[in-house]
Amino acid sequence: MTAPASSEAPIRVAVLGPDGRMGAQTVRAVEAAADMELVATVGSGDSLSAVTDAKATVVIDFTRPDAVMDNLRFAVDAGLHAVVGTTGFDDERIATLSGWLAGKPDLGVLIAPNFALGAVLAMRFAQQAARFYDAAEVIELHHNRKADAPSGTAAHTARLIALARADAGRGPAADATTSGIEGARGADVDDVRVHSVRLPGLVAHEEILFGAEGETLTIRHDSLDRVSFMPGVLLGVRTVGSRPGLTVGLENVLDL
Ligand SMILES: NC(=O)C1=CN([C@@H]2O[C@H](COP(=O)(O)OP(=O)(O)OC[C@H]3O[C@@H](n4cnc5c(N)ncnc54)[C@H](O)[C@@H]3O)[C@@H](O)[C@H]2O)C=CC1
Ligand SMILES: O=C(O)C1=N[C@H](C(=O)O)C[C@H](O)C1
Repeated sequence: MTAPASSEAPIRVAVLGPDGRMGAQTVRAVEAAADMELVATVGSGDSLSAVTDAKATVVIDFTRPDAVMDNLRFAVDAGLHAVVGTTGFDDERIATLSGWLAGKPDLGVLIAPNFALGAVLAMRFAQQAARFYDAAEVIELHHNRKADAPSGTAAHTARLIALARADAGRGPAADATTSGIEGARGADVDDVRVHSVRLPGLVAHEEILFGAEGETLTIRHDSLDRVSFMPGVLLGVRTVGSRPGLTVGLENVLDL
């Protein structure tokens, strides 16, 4: 995921959410990338016109689930490619975005629930394992300043597991629970249980647990520092312009 040696002009990048945990890390990564130029940043309350004024060609969004759709509407209308790490994308949002992009055949948008290589591999391994096991559950563990639960990564993982189970003709996993405290079995994402832990000290972690008669399999990924997301973000910026339409998941860019 290193920059290609090139005499081409640098990619003109704008970062939305530069004062946040991910935005600040992304600003540093873009500034350090020889093939990119950071031409604008837009924080909360700032006008998005700074992006077009600065002639950015790619925007990176690390804002909030309640802000990202307005940002994308602006980017698509302005003809800007977008690399999106912000969470909150359900089927309805994906359909809305696809509709916006339908009239813009040259425009690329990449939405990645997780930009860390190991997280993407963990999801792919989980997808491979899913058809062999009777049951699967996901535990995601994050810092306690995270706004949303479950994590976008965990929701994406659960959906991939559900699709793999359906392809293998497996229905919902058997579960004898009939009583107890509401929420104790976690959230139901496409019939896969997802459990969210929030603790100071954590960054971003996920365990995917599989069970069958007499054995379990656990796949775990840990992001210990937000630098882990940066190679994936920069890869997204480098490739989004040559991938027209909507791409969901870095696994498609990595060709896993
Ligand atoms: N895809 C991935 O690999 C990763 C995704 N994330 C996701 O990225 C998002 C941001 O995470 P953090 O940086 O931890 O959150 P944060 O709360 O630290 O930062 C969000 C920033 O966005 C700003 N903001 C809010 N509305 C805005 C708007 N309309 N325009 C511009 N800026 C706006 C806020 O002021 C804040 O500075 C979350 O959805 C999180 O789940 C986080 C880590 C990795
Ligand atoms: O908010 C975070 O921190 C993270 N958000 C993303 C998610 O919700 O999956 C990616 C990673 O887990 C870190």
